This record gives sequence, C-alpha cells and structure tokens, in this order.
Amino acid sequence: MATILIVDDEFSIRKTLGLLLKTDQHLALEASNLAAAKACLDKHIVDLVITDMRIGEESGLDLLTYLKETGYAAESIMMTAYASIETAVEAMRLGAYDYLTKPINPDELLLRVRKVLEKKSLSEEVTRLRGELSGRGKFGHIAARSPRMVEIRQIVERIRDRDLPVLITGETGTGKEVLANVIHSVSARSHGPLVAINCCTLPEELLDSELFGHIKGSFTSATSNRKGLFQQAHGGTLFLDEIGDVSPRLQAKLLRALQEGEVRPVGSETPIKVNVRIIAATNCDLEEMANQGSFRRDLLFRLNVLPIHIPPLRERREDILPLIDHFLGLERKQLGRNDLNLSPAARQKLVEYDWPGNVRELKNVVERSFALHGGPVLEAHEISLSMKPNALDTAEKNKTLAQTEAEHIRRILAENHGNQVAAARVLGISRSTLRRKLEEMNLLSPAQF
Ligand SMILES: Nc1ncnc2c1ncn2[C@@H]1O[C@H](COP(=O)(O)OP(=O)(O)OP(=O)(O)O)[C@@H](O)[C@H]1O
Repeated sequence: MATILIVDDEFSIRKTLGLLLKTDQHLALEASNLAAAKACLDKHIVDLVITDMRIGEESGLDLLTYLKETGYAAESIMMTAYASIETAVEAMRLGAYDYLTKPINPDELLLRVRKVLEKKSLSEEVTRLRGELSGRGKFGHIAARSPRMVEIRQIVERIRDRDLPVLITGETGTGKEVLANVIHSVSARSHGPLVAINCCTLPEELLDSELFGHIKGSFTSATSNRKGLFQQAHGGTLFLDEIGDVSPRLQAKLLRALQEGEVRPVGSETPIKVNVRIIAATNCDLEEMANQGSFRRDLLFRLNVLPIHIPPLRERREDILPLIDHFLGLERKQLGRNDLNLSPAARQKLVEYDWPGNVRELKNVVERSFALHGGPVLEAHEISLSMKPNALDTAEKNKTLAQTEAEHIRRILAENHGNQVAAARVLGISRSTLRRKLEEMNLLSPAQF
C-alpha cells in the first residue's frame, strides 16, 4: 500500500485514477494545480506522483523539478496527451520513472505503478541493509571494555528493533551523541534521516522555528516557508541534545508533538503529521528539575522510556586505553603516518588522569599533543593535560582560515540572537550567501554550534 499523489487539472481524470488506485489498496491524494501538489508533498510522505504534463497553464515538468530540488523520495510517472520525444526525454532527465500517454489504459497504469513501487521498495531495502552493515561498523567504534560500556552495547543490541524514545544521560563529553548515532544506525530507521539539534545553543524563538518550522511572514526574517527538524527527521530519528535547556513553552510544544505525532509550524494553523523517533540527551538531573518544577514531569515521562546513563570516563578507566588507540588510529590515518605512537609512560599518564571533560578532552589531548610535538612516539612529558597558554597560542595560530571564518560567523549570529538577516548585514554579505556558508560549514546542523 502506497501513498500516491495524482496531479491533473481535470476532475474526472483525478477521480477515475483515484478509484483505480484504490482497487490496489493505495491511498490516493489529489491536486488540481502545482501549488496544491507542492503543498501536498510538503504535508504527506508521498511514494509516487502521477502528474499530467499540462496542468492547466502549468507544466508537470516544474513539479518534477520541485521534487528534485526538495529531495523528496517520491517516484514519478508523467502522463501526456501530446507525446513527443523531447518532453519524454526532459521528463526522464528530471527523474520521472515512467511515461504514459493518454487516454490511460487502466491495466497498463496499474502494471506500471506496481513496477515503480516494487523498484522503490527494493532500493529502500538496499539502503536499509547497507545502513545495517555500516551500523555494525560504527557500533565497533564505541570503545567498550569497561563492564558498564559492554552493558550499554548489549542494551543497544537488545533495543535495536524497539522503536521507543531513549533518554541518554551523562556528563559533557561522555559520548552521548556518539551513542545516539549508534542507536539510530542499528535501528530499523537507519535508512531514514538522523537529525540532531543542540537545544541550548539557540534562543527560544529560533529553536521553535528550527524544530517546528515556520511559514513565510510569521516573523520578520521568515522570508520563505521553512521545514522544521521534526519534518526533516520524518521516517528517521531526531536527536535532541541538552534537552534540559528547553524553555517551559517549548517543553509544552514538544510534549504535544510527541503525544499527537504532529507539529505546527510557527505562524501556521495546520498541523503536519510526523513519524519520528526521539533520542534525547542531557547532563542535567531531569528528575531533580521535575521536582523543582523547571522540567515538565509529563515530558520527562514521555522521553524517559529507555534511560541509558553513560558514566564519566574516570569511573570507567578500562576504556581509556582502547580510546587512546582509537584516536591514535585516527591521527595515523589523517597524517598518513603509521609510526605514530605513545610511550607506555605516556599512556600511563593518560590512564591516571581524571578527565573532567571526559572522552572529548581525551581526544583533544591526543590530537593536541601530536600537533605540538609531531611524535613519532609521544613521551609522558610531551603530553600537557590542561590547556596551557602557550598551547592555546599555538592552537590559535594553527587555525585555518575556514575555522576562523566559521567562529566569526557563529559569534555574529549569536550576538544577533540567531537572526540571519541581521547577522548577514553585520558580516556584509547577503542572506543567501550566509545560508550557503552555514550549510557548507555544517553550521545549520546545530550539533556543530
Ligand atoms: N566511545 C567512544 N568512542 C569513540 N569516540 C568517542 C566515544 N565517546 C565519545 N567520543 C568522542 O568524544 C567526543 C565527544 O562525544 P559526544 O559529542 O558524543 O559527547 P556528548 O556526551 O554528546 O557531549 P555534550 O554533552 O557536550 O554534547 C566526540 O568527538 C566523540 O567522537
């Protein structure tokens, strides 16, 4: 059973095709013009679009272009009364899977629809299996020697087929985001998107429109409709990092989204259905926050279906050596030098340290030590465990232009409360240039903020 959108300006054709598709148990949606078709695609997960070449004064080719540009995973079949090689070629070039001439023969249409849906489900299966395979690879990257990390691996293995919300707790840098990635990539949703957002880096209004989207004109800088992350994560997983920092108003909105499985973009009256698995993470004690009234207990209840706590690194020192080897491997690969290593005394020094910044700090120390001393074998005295001013200076000097630019843009955006129009003005570039830069630098993926 598939969701199929029929786009034709003729009422009778839409109805006939709709009835026909229902005989094959499909859900048929209809649109009589381009705008209605686009709105339908924005609102529903459509598997297949059957569009007329001429929709009144409009062209079905424009709809194919829209499909291509937005990246929706819908297949398409073009219908036309005026068959010509040129239009067929153009339709195929724009990604149409098939081409039918009017008058439509019902048996032929159903046959072609079955064929295209079969191809679609096969390619989705391939993507899913590929995801599963690569998921296994990624799973291996979680350095797990301590009993607690081995147990976490087993929990992830056990819940891989359970589509339930997960709440990951742990100090900063313990690997909560890494774990969320693994949970997604071994799950049945691995063929869907994994979208991450750090809830503490954006002001409330911006976080609202990031999560739920907005419609054009709903606030000054909303110059076009924007899909929220819930919609972007449809069919996949949404990772909400630092969930403890969400304001009470957005907590209420999140709760509604989770309870009803639908979101309402800022400025819109129409709710949109979404199918998203939530993985949330925090280094706060949400239970304590709920007792004090700063975190909604009903939201905590919804999120905390599968709680996983990652202990700080100092409480699972068995993981330090495998982590060192993991980061050493990355350094070797990046620098193309297989002779890099750490002396036994250097390793010992790292094992004994307390790691207040957890795995992130360990990673930074390994990277920084190689950057400052070049190896090939790092000695204990070459490892500086705290950021000394001279180490900071060198790190600062070694920054690439791109890093400096990214930091500058980030700062100006924050100073302008995330308002891209205002930030672009200060930076002396157009908003579209700013957006492109944010995309290029992955700054639109909030995990990078
Ligand atoms: N088990 C692990 N194996 C390999 N790398 C890890 C592991 N755990 C953490 N890391 C690395 O440590 C860094 C911090 O991890 P991550 O961002 O997942 O932590 P976090 O708990 O989400 O931090 P925060 O609370 O600050 O968001 C990342 O660079 C990540 O790649």
